[in-house]
Amino acid sequence: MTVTIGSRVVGGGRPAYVIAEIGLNHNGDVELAKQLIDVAADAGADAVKFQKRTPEIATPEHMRDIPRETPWGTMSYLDYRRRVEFDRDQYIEISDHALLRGLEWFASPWDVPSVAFLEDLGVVAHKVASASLTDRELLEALRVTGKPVILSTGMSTTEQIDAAIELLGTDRLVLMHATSTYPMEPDEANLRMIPALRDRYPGVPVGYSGHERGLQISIAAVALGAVAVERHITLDRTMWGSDHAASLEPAGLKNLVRDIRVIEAALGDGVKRVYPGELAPMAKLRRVPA
Ligand SMILES: C=C(OP(=O)(O)O)C(=O)O
Repeated sequence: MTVTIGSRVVGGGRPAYVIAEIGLNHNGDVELAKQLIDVAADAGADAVKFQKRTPEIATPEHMRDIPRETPWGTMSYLDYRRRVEFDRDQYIEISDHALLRGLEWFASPWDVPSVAFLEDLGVVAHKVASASLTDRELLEALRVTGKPVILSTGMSTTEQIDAAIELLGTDRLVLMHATSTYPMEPDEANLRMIPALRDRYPGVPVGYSGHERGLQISIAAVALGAVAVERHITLDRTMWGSDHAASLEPAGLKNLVRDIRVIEAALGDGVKRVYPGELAPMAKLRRVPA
């Protein structure tokens, strides 16, 4: 089965859909967000992704008053969350820039009002963060949009994934295997979950959302059939903010897209053939012709 996201078709043997997750790595700065969009476009990614929250709703109660050191001084976790959100005009500027650079854009809404906010901006799809997989109210709001939904499965049990899919339906659904550790260690990747999810939910395209250091694990995910790959991006892994360290810098993203395309070309179709380039070596090396 395929899912159409904007002008791209995901699944069904198509090239892996590469999502450059800007998330909160813009640190609340539109110019930085635009630079990250440029990084994604220059690398050949298909889409950029953001995270949209209504901080007063999406921030867990027990986290709100915890003090946080930020580049803007010490503030509560809730105020920090407010500080890094973009408003509608800022998103319009970001959307214009993404479209100008030939990229799709969308976001993970972390609460119901954020769904309406993103719908109003005409996003091509919605992403469900692993943390939101059990948020039935959010999933219901996403279902009624009729938009493609990309559902991440980190920090979730099989039963929880079953329940989320039951609610969302499988039309226009892309599942993402994920492990929600930052950075993720290789022995937590469990990439064999990619074929396992494909077997459990027949017809649903399965991709991979990665939080590891480096490229190998994401590339292996494509070799195992991931139809989409999402990775966080940053200008500099040492920047302030929680996701920068587990993100790819510009050269890393470029190499990732390059290597994914090489792997896709190399996977072939599983039909045995003798390539024209093998004829000369065969003539030279094979002692017993058929
Ligand atoms: C945290 C997110 O996703 P994931 O669970 O795939 O990392 C997100 O999309 O906001």
